Amino acid sequence: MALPLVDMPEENHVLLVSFSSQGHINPMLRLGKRLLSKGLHVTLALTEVTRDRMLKSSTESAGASSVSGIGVVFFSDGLSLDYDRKANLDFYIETLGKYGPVNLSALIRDRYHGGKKLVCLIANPFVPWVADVASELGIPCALLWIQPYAIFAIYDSFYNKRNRFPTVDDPDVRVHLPGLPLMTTQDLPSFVLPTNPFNAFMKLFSGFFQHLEKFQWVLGNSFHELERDVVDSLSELCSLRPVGPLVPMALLSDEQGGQDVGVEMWKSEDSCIEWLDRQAPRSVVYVSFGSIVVLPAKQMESIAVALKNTKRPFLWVVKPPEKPPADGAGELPLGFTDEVTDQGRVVTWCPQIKVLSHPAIACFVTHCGWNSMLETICSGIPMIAYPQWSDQPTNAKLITDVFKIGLRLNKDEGGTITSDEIERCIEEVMVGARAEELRKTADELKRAAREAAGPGGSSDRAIQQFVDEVTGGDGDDSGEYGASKGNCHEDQIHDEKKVDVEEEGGEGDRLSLHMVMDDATEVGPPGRTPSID
Ligand SMILES: O=c1ccn([C@@H]2O[C@H](COP(=O)(O)OP(=O)(O)O)[C@@H](O)[C@H]2O)c(=O)[nH]1
Ligand SMILES: O=C(O)c1ccc(O[C@@H]2O[C@H](CO)[C@@H](O)[C@H](O)[C@H]2O)cc1
Repeated sequence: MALPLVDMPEENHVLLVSFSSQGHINPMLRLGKRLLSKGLHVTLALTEVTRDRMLKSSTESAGASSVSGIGVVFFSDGLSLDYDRKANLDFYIETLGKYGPVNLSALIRDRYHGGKKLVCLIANPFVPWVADVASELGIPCALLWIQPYAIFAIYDSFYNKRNRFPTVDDPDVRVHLPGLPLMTTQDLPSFVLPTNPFNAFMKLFSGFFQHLEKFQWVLGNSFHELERDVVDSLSELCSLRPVGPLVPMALLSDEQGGQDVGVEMWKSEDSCIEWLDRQAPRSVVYVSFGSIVVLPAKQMESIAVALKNTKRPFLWVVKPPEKPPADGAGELPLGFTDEVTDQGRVVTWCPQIKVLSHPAIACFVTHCGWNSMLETICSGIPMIAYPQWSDQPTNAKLITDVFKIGLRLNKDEGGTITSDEIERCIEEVMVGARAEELRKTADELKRAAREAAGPGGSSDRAIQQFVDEVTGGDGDDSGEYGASKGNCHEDQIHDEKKVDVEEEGGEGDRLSLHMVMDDATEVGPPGRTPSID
């Protein structure tokens, strides 16, 4: 049975497809907004479990099939809504890779006349199979890379065996890639190390990097001035379009009233802003490890001791794990909050955008998730890197050696980050000549980020170039990042294969997406402890 066309197929319509986590959806939504402003019609396809999570946690009850002008549609990832995806990440990614393509393809055939009305699909890196759906339907496909291009360069080298990487037998191999500093094991993404426990990610990325030709463009949540050398070094490999930073508008301009789009999955404790209002300018240490990392009890203890010893005000986000582990991971030392009531605040989730733009914040002890890093760069705040998994170790290297806007916590001989080390770094980033230098560089980078995203800036031009290419518009074909390599769609044949799938959409496609208007309280899915370190 044909479904009603909720999104009327319009000329120049792009379909964005994102993995279900907040840190993945929000950059997509912001890209969508920028594409809308350039005259495209935009729809975002998410898995049904995303809708379910957002409905359950939403503070707003109004259902919506669009957010800020972006249509939203859903397809099934093949698992029941109550399946515990977090506890079975590998199985989840594999199942999504099996059923996602079939269900997405059916959705496109039903809603977009077999895909003929779509000018492009844009996929996120955790759903690279979208390129196969695009190919099957004869639609060009772009990727939105949501980590630094440095990670893209490392994965490309690793999966295509361009360099030697650490192995079980040779764990200390160092890696030198064009445009990047020399990297030791502690600087590489955890997925390329022999200790990586997440096999599904390995498979996902290896298939993807060995078939980059499936993507005609690689849009990136980064900006040219931030990663110039590595972007230039990759320009022969594929058509890069750095279009970031895809952060809330509130971080890109001092003017009030800019709108933002974002999904909310947790409620933040906004009272911490009133507490920040009472603190002196540049006095507060902000500590957060994002939506997914859960620190071992010993590391929680070190941070607690260090914060207490600095005697400086602090705001610490301690997000309770969804299923508390038996070993006390993620828990504060007993009695800690009572001991520090006059010194700091501990919250389960905060409005991070408001926090980072608050004048009281002095520095950020961060897990180095890329969204947090971009938000911090746009706020001009120096960082103390405490990376855990995935891209975070490399992001920490970028902070210290490339962007030069922060310090990294060093492990002692036993592999532990001690409270003394945390205290030392906090002092160094807050007082003295080094602190001055870091603040100055952070401020310069903040200005560069705003310029890149602003009208006529490098990212704005890259988006325009992409839009011109996708619509066959009259843009200059030899844009500054080179014309698209045209490697994905030109020789594809529109092939209408029959697929047998469960029906998608219909009346159920009503989503309570919270549109964040300049308040940017954006929260993510319930956390999980990845096996790290
Ligand atoms: O208390 C918090 C902690 C984090 N965040 C947001 O959660 C996202 C975290 O994404 P990131 O890529 O930094 O890390 P992940 O959680 O995906 O590991 C960022 O946009 C933060 O602004 C937030 O709103 N409140
Ligand atoms: O909810 C999940 O399944 C989930 C959430 C976050 C994940 O990875 C994070 O992604 C960020 C953007 O790519 C990255 O910068 C951060 O370091 C990661 O923790 C993965 C799964």
